Amino acid sequence: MSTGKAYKVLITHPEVPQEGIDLLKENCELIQVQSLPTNRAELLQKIRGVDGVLWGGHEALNAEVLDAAGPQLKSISTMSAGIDYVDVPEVKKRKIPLGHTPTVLNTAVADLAVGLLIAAGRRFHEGRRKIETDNWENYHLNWMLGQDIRDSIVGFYGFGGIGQAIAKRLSGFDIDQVLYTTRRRVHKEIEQELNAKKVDFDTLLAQSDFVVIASPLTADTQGVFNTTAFNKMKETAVLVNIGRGKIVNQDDLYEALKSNKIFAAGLDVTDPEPLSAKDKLLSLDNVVVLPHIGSATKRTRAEMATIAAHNVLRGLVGEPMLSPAY
Ligand SMILES: O=C(O)C(=O)CO
Repeated sequence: MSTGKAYKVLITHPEVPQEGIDLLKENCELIQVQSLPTNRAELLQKIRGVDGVLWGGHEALNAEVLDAAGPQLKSISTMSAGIDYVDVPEVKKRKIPLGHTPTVLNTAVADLAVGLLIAAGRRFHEGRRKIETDNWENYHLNWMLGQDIRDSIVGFYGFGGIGQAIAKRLSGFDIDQVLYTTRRRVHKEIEQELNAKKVDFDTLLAQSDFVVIASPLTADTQGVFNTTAFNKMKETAVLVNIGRGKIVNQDDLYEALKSNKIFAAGLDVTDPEPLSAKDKLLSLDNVVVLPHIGSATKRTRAEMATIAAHNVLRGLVGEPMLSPAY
């Protein structure tokens, strides 16, 4: 039976915020994947013959999916900033517009990054463990001493919107200097506003008191934070990762933290995700690990769904997406 609606759109996740769904349903017949975690067979079956897709999770979006959809597919948007789970060359090859949702999550992720930086630098996790194990020994004057943010050098590996939003927040903490390593220099005005200087990777590692990974995962960034890198960092340095887990060699990080080669780490992303409850990283006092909740606020997720829906709608009618991924 025809619904009279011009397009068929698949929503690949049962929990996509209503704001996105309401936008789509005005002009589109909607089909939604109901399984959670996603049942690949359901996804592959429901995607057949659709015109557009709002890709709600981090499930692999690859040739298998595109083949299952069929040649009429003309618009896809993820509901994420990072698109490392998308086979972009495959999508490009088929000339299907692909959108994603950067920018809108910058502030939520930046807030969390500042939280991690403080939590790791000031030993929140270890402190909690001290209480739980009846080791609250604050009669020592040098007990649980952490790292000051005041007058520190904060180095960013990746300095796009999220990195810049973190630096902006940290300017209220009286930091001394921002360093950043990226392929391209950011605008001079941004450098001036954030007191930021582009440096090479080795300088970033050697000079930073806090190193924040805020870059996407690519073939170039995968595994760059390894033993060689950790050996170049200060022993007082704190590493924060809100990018992707695979940018860090996690075995090497474990060794660096265990042997106090670096002071601490705060991670919102790990390799793999979810991290096993038995993972050796969790046995350490000097690492704060969160379950990838950078964009997890009600408002941010609603805005991500809204932008993803607009991307899909624009792709369907051949207009440029609000935030194209390529
Ligand atoms: O949207 C993304 O890519 C995120 O990882 C948000 O934390």
